[in-house]
Amino acid sequence: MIRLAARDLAVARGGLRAVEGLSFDLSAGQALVLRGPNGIGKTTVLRSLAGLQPAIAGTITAAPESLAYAGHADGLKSALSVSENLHFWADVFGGPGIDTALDRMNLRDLAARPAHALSAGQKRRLGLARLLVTGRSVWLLDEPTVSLDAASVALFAGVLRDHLAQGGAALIATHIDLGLPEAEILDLTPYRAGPVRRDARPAGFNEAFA
Ligand SMILES: Nc1ncnc2c1ncn2[C@@H]1O[C@H](COP(=O)(O)OP(=O)(O)OP(=O)(O)O)[C@@H](O)[C@H]1O
Repeated sequence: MIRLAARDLAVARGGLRAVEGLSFDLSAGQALVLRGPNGIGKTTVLRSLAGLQPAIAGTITAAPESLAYAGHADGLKSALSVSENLHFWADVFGGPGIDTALDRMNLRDLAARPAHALSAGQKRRLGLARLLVTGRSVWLLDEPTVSLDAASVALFAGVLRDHLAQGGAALIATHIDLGLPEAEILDLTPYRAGPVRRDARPAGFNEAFA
């Protein structure tokens, strides 16, 4: 079962085409690792798939409300505690309760601590725990392991593996080995856009408000 399909996708950032002609299928149970040198457009592809900015060309097919995006920013409410943050997102997404997320991302002992008083790695664990309360099947992950120590990387790899085993899917931009040997690689290098094109910015789109 295909959970996310892209066909002949072209994406742009800052008015410049980054990637074009990208097609792939992401199936239930599959993890795809986006690779390519800095600046090639991994973040831009993920943002476009997540609907945070429009694609320049091509089609994206996914079930409604199946996508969950975790970008560089953790999106935390700093004054709220760890559990309040998770409750907030569980309410927004209407997903499962927060207990599994607290336990799986090793946040139980930090549940009452305000997000602003977490370390960088703890904040990242909370940002990733958010995925578990969305109840969404396709995870779009941009450098999910930044700030994580080796134990937390392994913890998250386990969470990802279980998500895949339950029929989920993940597209992950990462420069490190996640310890998921079953993950396939999607290298963006062959899809680097050519010379600047005049249609790189959609009419009426202002990135400042994306
Ligand atoms: N906020 C921005 N405004 C304008 N251009 C940007 C912005 N962010 C990124 N770019 C440019 O868009 C292109 C694609 O960047 P993107 O962040 O998608 O690459 P990436 O493959 O994720 O890079 P990295 O591996 O460094 O995270 C790059 O040429 C970059 O310079």
